[in-house]
Amino acid sequence: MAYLELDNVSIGFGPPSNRTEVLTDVNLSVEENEFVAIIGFSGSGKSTLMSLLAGLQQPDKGEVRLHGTVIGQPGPRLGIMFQNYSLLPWLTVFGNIELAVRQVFPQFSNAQVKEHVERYVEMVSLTPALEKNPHELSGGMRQRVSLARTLAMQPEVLLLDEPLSALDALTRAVLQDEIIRIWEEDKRTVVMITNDVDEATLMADRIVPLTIGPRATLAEAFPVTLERPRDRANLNTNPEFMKLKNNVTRFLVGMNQESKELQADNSVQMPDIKPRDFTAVARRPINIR
Ligand SMILES: Nc1ncnc2c1ncn2[C@@H]1O[C@H](COP(=O)(O)OP(=O)(O)OP(=O)(O)O)[C@@H](O)[C@H]1O
Repeated sequence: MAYLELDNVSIGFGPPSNRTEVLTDVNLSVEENEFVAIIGFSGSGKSTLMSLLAGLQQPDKGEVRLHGTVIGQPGPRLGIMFQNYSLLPWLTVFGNIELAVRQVFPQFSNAQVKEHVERYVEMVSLTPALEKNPHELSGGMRQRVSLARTLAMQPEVLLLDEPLSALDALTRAVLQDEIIRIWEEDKRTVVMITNDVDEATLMADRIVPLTIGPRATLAEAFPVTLERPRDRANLNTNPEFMKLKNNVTRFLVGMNQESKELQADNSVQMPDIKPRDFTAVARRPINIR
């Protein structure tokens, strides 16, 4: 039995007259402690896929299971980090993380909560911003708060929806290493969405492309067999890394090209109609008896 599983899952939105089928027949089996990266184009349904895994949405068809049990609703075992940060604007950085920590660890004393929150804030290098509200933070800082909040909940499964997309290259590299370290030390299972092939290749055990929507589905996975720890400084001279990166990129480019060609084929052919001059008819005198 797979640990986390999407079994023939389909979902769409809208009424029958104006329906968008977003995901169709999606199958994915994630092993315990595995790190899976899902890579795809904008709008293909990646966030929808994450919401299904987190139990925030239910599929129209198929099942999403954790340990063989259908995920009927969100819960602390599945920690999702949203792309849009989703921080509470009236709470400080500390307050946002504290709220989540108190929900997941109600047995913690005030001192334990404080120590726990500060540990994760420190991890994402935001200690100086502890008492700031979200509107006082940059996009990248908000993304780090959101990441710290998800990590602080210590869920069994980390569902990360483009967790590092708003960060500069340096901070991004630091947090990539941090996520890998947490995943390795705490033996969590990670499903991460990214649109960065380098990032997926550096971090994941397996890269699974999501095809272009509507009716997107998961394509065949690319296993990443590079030894860990992966030395980012030397990756660009590692022939295995370069080959895999090129293969994934080529696949994505090919998929994009195919989708464009399909769209071109689907374009409606307009009839070759020449306008007639009806003004002459209109100018003719009308016979009124
Ligand atoms: N609740 C909803 N109601 C209607 N349509 C929706 C809903 N959620 C998603 N969609 C549609 O589903 C499609 C996929 O959206 P989704 O956000 O999952 O894509 P994505 O790959 O995460 O995009 P991006 O990378 O741009 O965030 C889009 O066409 C979107 O408009």
